[in-house]
Amino acid sequence: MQDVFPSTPGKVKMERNNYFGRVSNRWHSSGSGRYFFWMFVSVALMFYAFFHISAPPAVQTGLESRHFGNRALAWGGSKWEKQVRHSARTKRENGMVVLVTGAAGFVGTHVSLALKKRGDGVVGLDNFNSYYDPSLKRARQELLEKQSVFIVDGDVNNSELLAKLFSMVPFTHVMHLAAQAGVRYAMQNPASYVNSNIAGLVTLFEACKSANPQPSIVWASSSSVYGLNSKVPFSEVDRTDQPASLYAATKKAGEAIAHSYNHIYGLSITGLRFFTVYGPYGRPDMAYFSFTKDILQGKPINIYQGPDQTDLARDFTYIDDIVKGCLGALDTALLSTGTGGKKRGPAQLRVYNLGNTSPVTVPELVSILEKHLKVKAKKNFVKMPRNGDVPFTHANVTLARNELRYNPSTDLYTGLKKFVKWYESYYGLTSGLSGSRKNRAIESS
Ligand SMILES: O=C(O)[C@H]1O[C@H](OP(=O)(O)OP(=O)(O)OC[C@H]2O[C@@H](n3ccc(=O)[nH]c3=O)[C@H](O)[C@@H]2O)[C@H](O)[C@@H](O)[C@H]1O
Repeated sequence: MQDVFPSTPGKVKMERNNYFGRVSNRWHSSGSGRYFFWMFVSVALMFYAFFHISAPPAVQTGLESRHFGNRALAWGGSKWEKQVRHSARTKRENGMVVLVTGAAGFVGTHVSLALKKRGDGVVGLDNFNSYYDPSLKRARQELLEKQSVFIVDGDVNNSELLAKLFSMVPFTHVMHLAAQAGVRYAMQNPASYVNSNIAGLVTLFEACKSANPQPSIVWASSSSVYGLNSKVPFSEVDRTDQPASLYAATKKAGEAIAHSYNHIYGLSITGLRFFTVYGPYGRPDMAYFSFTKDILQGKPINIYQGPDQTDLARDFTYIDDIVKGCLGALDTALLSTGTGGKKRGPAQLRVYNLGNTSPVTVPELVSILEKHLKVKAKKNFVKMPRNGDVPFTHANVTLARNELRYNPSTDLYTGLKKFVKWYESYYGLTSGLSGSRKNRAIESS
């Protein structure tokens, strides 16, 4: 392993950002012990992923149908190739050609739409898993299809598929958003986090490192990496070696893995630490979404509280702001430097917080929802379960402001208003205690 993943403890990397001409110290050497710890965690998790729970290899059963895991996924064949190539076409001079993984996911859909709108070529990739209602993912896919964005039905762990895509399309960028999300679900299904967030990330980096040209990569890390850090607001140089959940640990390990691929292969990699992203077409497993459903159906909601009945708080960040941050990261990403799997020179390695900078407590979130829904919630205040939650998050976004021109501008009241409007039109509900269901089934999660 030493040969494959040489560690660079305590390395201080100075990165130059050519877009705004700034130099910033992005990886501080605040403790080589911590660095060694994270390199160790990531290597251990990678071993675990590859030798214990890696998904079954793709089996070719014919051009149009291949199996991955226990799901039949359709890819290959001349019609499919035509769709991929058509979707990858740019409509502006020097447009990017972006592979968006997790394109049928919440953030993936919005980023894909924004890229397509400005004339970039976009090819999506998604395995449409059933972590939450897949019909919502299919609805997002419909949205994308209307804008001529094609989503390949496939898994990021499928190296054969990735190699095929890179052989067909010279992707300039990869926006890697495919992941197992959710902080608390990690206790129920830990293997899915290692499979998607560790093995999937490595499979993707392997494909990118071998691609010619190598793309620049922007990927989703998470605010959860700050874990039990109590220094606020969280800034990129703060401690991230106290994860409170396996989800957080896999994201932090992903950052260490990114460092190693950057170091060895010259991949240009930018990690974005998203802070509790919400908005239209959002994730039904998140509190603002499930609270909305339950409030409308007259069901009680559980509001978690910390020690001494303190309120929990989150730096809730609206999707449109996040999309701008993602595009800013893609636009300022420098080229990868490797070819044929060999590094030719130092490459860019960055990490940014993308938050809103103004935390709101969970009871306040609920009271905003009550106003927009015009329904009183039935609230149970319960002790925060010991399942990976952290008491609060609060982003310092100075770095992203300076280097990505990231400027979050949507407060929670305004953002939730837009979410509720979408929710009511999507599910065909009218406000009211029971909420009448008109158009779509609401999953019973
Ligand atoms: O920024 C991140 O990195 C993560 O953000 C999101 O995680 P969280 O910030 O935990 O969001 P979310 O579940 O909506 O809970 C919000 C609040 O409601 C509280 N909460 C939750 C459920 C409940 O029943 N009651 C309750 O009080 C709960 O205790 C919390 O205080 C993403 O899901 C995750 O994938 C990751 O991206």
